[in-house]
Amino acid sequence: MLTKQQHQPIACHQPIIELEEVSFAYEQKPVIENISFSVQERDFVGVIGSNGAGKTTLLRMIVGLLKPTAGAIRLFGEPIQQFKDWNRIGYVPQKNSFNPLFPATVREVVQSGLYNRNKLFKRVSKADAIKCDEALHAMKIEDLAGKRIGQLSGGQQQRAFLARALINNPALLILDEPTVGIDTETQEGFFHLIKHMHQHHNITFLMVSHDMEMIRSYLGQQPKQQSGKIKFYVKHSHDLEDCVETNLTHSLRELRQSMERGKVGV
Ligand SMILES: Nc1ncnc2c1ncn2[C@@H]1O[C@H](COP(=O)(O)OP(=O)(O)OP(=O)(O)O)[C@@H](O)[C@H]1O
Repeated sequence: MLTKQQHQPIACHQPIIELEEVSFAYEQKPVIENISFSVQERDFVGVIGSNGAGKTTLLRMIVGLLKPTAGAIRLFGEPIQQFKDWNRIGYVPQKNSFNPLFPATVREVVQSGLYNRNKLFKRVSKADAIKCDEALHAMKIEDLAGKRIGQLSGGQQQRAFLARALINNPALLILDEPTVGIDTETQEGFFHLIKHMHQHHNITFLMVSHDMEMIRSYLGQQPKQQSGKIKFYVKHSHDLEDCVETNLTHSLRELRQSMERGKVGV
C-alpha cells in the first residue's frame, strides 16, 4: 500500500557517481586515461565509444570489479573503497547469454540479485521470495520462472537480467549494451521500458550502447562530454519532473500496470 511518505519529494541532484582523474591499465596497457565526470541523481547517461575504447572497463570500475590505477571514484558521495551499499546499484553486464544447459532457473537468477555477488543458489526467505515474485511480475516473466535461464530467448533473458537488477529497488542502474543480440522490435520495447523507468521511477541510469539512434533521440544530438574515445550523452535530472520516492512494490506494480496499459513494453 502506498503511504503519503513514499510520495514526498526527495532531494534531487545529489551526485550518485563521481570520477576524478581516473585511469586504468591492464598490466602495462593504458585503457582509460584521466577521466573525470559526475552523474547526478536521476540523470540518464549514455556512454558511446568504438570497440575497445574502454566502456566496459569503465563500468566495471564503477561497480567495484576493477580498481583504478589512478584517481578517485565516489558512489553516493562515499569513496568507493568504503562504499558498502551495493544493493543500491543494479548492474546488467554485457553478453549475459547463458549456455542452454546452465542449471539455474529464471527464479534463481532473479533471486540471486538479492545476495552477494556470485551466490546463485541460497536458501530464500519468504520476504525475498515475494520480492522475486514482484520483479518477475513487473517484467512479465512470471510464467518463465521455473524454466532454465539458458532456454530463454535473448529478449526473455534480458528481461530476467533486468528483473535481477531491479529486485533490490536500486537507485542506480548500470547497463552494458543491454540489447545486443535482440531483434529490433524487442529493442524498441526495451528502450521504452527503461525510458519509462527513468522518467517515472526515480532511477538513475548509466548505459553503454551502440545504438546511436536511441541515444540521440532520447539524450540529444551532441555529447555533453568526451574523454578519449568515449563520449557521454546526458539527460539531466532537471529536465524531468519533480522526484517522487517510491518503494519496490509500488514501483514494480506501477511498471507492470503501465506495461499492461501498453504504455511500455518489452
Ligand atoms: N581482462 C583484460 N585483460 C587485458 N586486456 C583487456 C581485458 N579486458 C579488456 N581488455 C582490453 O582493454 C580494452 C578496452 O576493453 P573494453 O572491454 O573496456 O572496451 P569496450 O569499449 O567495452 O569495447 P566493446 O565496445 O568492444 O565492448 C580493449 O583493448 C581490450 O582488449
